[in-house]
Amino acid sequence: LEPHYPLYQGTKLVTAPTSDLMSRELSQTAILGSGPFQRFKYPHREYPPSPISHTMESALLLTVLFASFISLGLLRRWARPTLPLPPGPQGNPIIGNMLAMSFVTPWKVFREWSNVYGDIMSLSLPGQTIVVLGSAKSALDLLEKRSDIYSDRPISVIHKLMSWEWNFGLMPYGETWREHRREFHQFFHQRKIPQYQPIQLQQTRAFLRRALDSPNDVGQHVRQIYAGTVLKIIYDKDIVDMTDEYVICAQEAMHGLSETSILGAYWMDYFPILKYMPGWVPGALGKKLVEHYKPFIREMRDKPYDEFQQKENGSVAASVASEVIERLKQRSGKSELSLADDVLARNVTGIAYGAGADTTTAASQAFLIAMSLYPDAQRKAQEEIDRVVGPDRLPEFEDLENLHYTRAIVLEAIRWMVVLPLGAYHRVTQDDEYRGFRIPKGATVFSNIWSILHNPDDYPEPEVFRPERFIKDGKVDLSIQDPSIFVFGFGRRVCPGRHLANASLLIAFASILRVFDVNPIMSEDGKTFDPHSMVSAGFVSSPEYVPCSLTPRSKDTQRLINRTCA
Ligand code: HEM
Repeated sequence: LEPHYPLYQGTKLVTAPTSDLMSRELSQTAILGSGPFQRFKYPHREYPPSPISHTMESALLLTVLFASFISLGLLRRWARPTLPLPPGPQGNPIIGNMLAMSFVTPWKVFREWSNVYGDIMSLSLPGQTIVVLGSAKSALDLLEKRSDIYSDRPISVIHKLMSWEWNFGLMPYGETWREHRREFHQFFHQRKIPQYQPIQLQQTRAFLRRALDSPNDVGQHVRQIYAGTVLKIIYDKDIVDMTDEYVICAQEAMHGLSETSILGAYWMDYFPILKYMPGWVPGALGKKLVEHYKPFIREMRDKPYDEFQQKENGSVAASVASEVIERLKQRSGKSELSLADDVLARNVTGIAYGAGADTTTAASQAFLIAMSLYPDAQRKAQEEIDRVVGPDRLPEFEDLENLHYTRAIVLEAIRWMVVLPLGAYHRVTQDDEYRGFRIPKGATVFSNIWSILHNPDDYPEPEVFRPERFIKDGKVDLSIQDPSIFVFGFGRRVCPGRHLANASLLIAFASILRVFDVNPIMSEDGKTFDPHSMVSAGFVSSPEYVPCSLTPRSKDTQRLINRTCA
């Protein structure tokens, strides 16, 4: 062996070959040396000393195994034909489906496309793949069950320019978002909510008073319930009416967010070069909006927080702002907030109005319209409330669990006129595969919540407001698909304000129906308005007009308001 295998020069073979088989084994041993293969195969043998240490040998073996494993994986992947994207309407090779996007009620257009292409469909916009989930199953399978990879948000150029980066609802998935969400959750988890009941009751009753004194413009009066509730909870701030300086600023900022969140509406999001063009250049319209809305967006976060801090030097009632500041000071062990903690406190408090007021208002406006158009449902709820609450008082939180029909009305209201019909956009952070389709890393994925909640298989005659669909044997029955699983979004991004929203809606609806009749305001030609043709497009969809009036149900209920509502 010596001349051919110099590695083993000088090695003495101590066992003489006694058979052909033995000699073959020995020569293999000599060729392969005393490597782990041989030692595993013939552990009883004696082997020549190895020129490399055993540790190195094992490391080498592991590396070889690992490399083969990886290359096999890669080979399999290359060998496999690339999975197709989910089907969808044919787009232009450069701008994709941009021109086909609808800005009025896109959820209806997506529903029509889903009827053709299926409940998982893809669209393309320049540089972006969009995946639309049109069924409850696909939405829950991806956004809920795989939320570890579906919880990012797409980055919008226009939102960045508007300085929305402080809004954690738009932040990319990651540690900064997690820190904000954790802090926010401290104040809005289910067990914390009862603490806000006195504020919710007070704001609801103030509404009853306003509606009695000036019955016009119920839509705005309703908005004040939720604006007032959020501002009181967060900053211990009272507002007199909707002309409050902060409210106007925050409304404007939120209007800007809603308007600029329409998919495919602003070319700047797809051709960022346009941000360097003047606003009058076609396609750079977004820039004009940025210039208009930007000042309101910072102010929305900072104004009430700064005012609160000045107030804090005096005495303030407990509020989220005071608790957040205290928590962060304790966490750092310092008497002053660090710059980073100050930003965190501002961001966490600043988002609540934006996320909470418009959404709950829209749901309540839907309720008023529904009550005016479906008097039977209204009467049934009033009978139940009269029975449970009695003639001498207004509803309290303790009554709510016995108000089954009224609870069904809340469910039906959020289903019937969906507040965020397309939810919020999620972004997938790694390549994924679903039902044989490829969902590429970075794709924007969202569900058509409106379509899910207007699926006639789950909700027969979906355009009809019918709370009975959630009632069985006189109790709320959620065996029929619970709409709140969808309207509050999905997975790790699910709405953290949902418990507050539910409680606010329920006490408000019960209180309104206890004392008022809700009547439709007819159009000039004596007809009722079509509720579905008068919703605004945008991120939040709300009735543009609330054609309803409130009249006290009786002299007694009028006296009840006078007696109980400040
Ligand atoms: C009827 C009322 C409401 C509806 C329909 C609603 C719906 C939603 C939806 C669909 C999302 C997006 C979830 C997703 O990404 O899948 C969301 C996010 C959010 N909501 Fe609500 N919401 C309501 C009320 C509130 C209230 C009262 C608050 C605060 C007090 C609030 C705070 C938030 C925040 C902070 C986020 C962002 C969460 C994140 O990105 O991690 N919402 N909401």
